[in-house]
Amino acid sequence: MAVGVLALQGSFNEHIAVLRRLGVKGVEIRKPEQLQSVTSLIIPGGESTTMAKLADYHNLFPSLREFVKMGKPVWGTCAGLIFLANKASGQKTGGQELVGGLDCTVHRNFFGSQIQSFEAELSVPSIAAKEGGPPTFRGVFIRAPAILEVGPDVEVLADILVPSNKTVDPNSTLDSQEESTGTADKVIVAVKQGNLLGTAFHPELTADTRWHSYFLKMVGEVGEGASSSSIVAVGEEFSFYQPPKIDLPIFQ
Ligand SMILES: NC(=O)CC[C@H](N)C(=O)O
Repeated sequence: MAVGVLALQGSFNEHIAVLRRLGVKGVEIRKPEQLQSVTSLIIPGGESTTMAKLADYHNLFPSLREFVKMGKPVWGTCAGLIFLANKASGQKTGGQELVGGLDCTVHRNFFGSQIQSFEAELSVPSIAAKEGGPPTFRGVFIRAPAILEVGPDVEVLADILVPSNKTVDPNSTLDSQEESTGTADKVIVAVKQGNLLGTAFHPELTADTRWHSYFLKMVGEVGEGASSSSIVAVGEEFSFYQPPKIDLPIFQ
């Protein structure tokens, strides 16, 4: 079966394009019943409040929660990470619905507003160990969240140094940073908990496909015999690290 990509809003096309480059079919998911045709799911980045409203409108939350509860692999990138978190801070007034399942607390706009978006080289030892390639990965952070706390079953795959004097704008709105983010030198930006993967950055916007192939390996690890049937291989073997041909953007 193919990999589902929640296609309500945000960078779902970019994820599908990377999957295609790896020889895997990505299927757009907009309705609850469409989840039955996929064995894994990517929840893309975008704007989590808008995405949550659309998910609610299409009555997707119960099915998404069921999908996670069944232990099917789900990867949330950026807004998708916020969706998967058990708890989010820095939400708009009234909050927003979450799918949950990932035992962590995420700050929605930890790094600030859209213009404070940035790129950074992240140390990714677990990814390099499994996928090969360089020990670092270029993280694209767009009005990105960060993971402030994780539960005991959560494996940290990447973190990033932030200035210890990072302060909170007292005039900021609830939507940006109304809460103290502490003085920690490091915040977590990529985690794995069982079959749930979360990244605060956007691997689908780079030419480095290792996070996608890492996720596809998680898909292959689900249940007995699920690996070959759950991945539609139409080209070269996805598991080999392919050195990036170009940097940004992915569309050539
Ligand atoms: N690039 C992103 O997905 C940004 C997510 C954004 N911080 C939100 O709240 O939804």
